[in-house]
Amino acid sequence: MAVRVKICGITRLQDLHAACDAGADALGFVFYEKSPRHVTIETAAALLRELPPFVQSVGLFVNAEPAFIESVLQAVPLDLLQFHGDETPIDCARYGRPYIKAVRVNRDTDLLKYAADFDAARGLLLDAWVPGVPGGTGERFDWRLIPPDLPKLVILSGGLTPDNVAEAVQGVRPWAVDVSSGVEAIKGIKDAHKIAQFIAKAKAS
Ligand SMILES: O=C(O)c1ccccc1N[C@@H]1O[C@H](COP(=O)(O)O)[C@@H](O)[C@H]1O
Repeated sequence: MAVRVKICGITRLQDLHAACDAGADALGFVFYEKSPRHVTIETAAALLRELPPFVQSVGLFVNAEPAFIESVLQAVPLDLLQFHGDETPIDCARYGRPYIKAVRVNRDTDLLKYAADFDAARGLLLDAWVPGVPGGTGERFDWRLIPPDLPKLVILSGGLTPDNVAEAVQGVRPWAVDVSSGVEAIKGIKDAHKIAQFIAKAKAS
């Protein structure tokens, strides 16, 4: 079965269309003010009105206040929440929405413990651990650190590009791949050609 692809950090309508036209399964919207891909509630709501059927919308949060997440959920019809900070299983579950939990992986990360602790998550999104930056870094991690028997669906991310996504899919066999920096022209602005290449190579692998 072809791997699923999420294109994260959509900020503009033309990028949304480029990703959907190229066959993206999900688009990510970043509700984290320090990110160059940050969108306001108003922008996200306007973008999601243009989302075609059968493409999922994912809201990305980093240690956000519950009141802020509630205000996003009231205005933006998100299909899935992505928690990319130090949220606990209780923090993630309080909205009663399907969610995935990001784990920034390094040599000391116990992924089997994360899988047990976040048993209610729909999957674990595995990203590179970079000190001081929660994500969207364009950095890879050592994929050999992923246990083969991890009892959770894996969404592989961190430094994926059109040039390495085939190797990633063939080596890790994740449920899905997620990319932000690797399909950008500049930070926050996507490159339609890179998106198309990335999705074609991921799905052919
Ligand atoms: O995209 C961001 O700016 C971002 C900010 C804070 C947390 C996560 C963020 N993005 C997520 O990071 C990973 C890897 O991104 P990249 O491809 O290495 O740039 C990805 O899951 C994004 O969803």
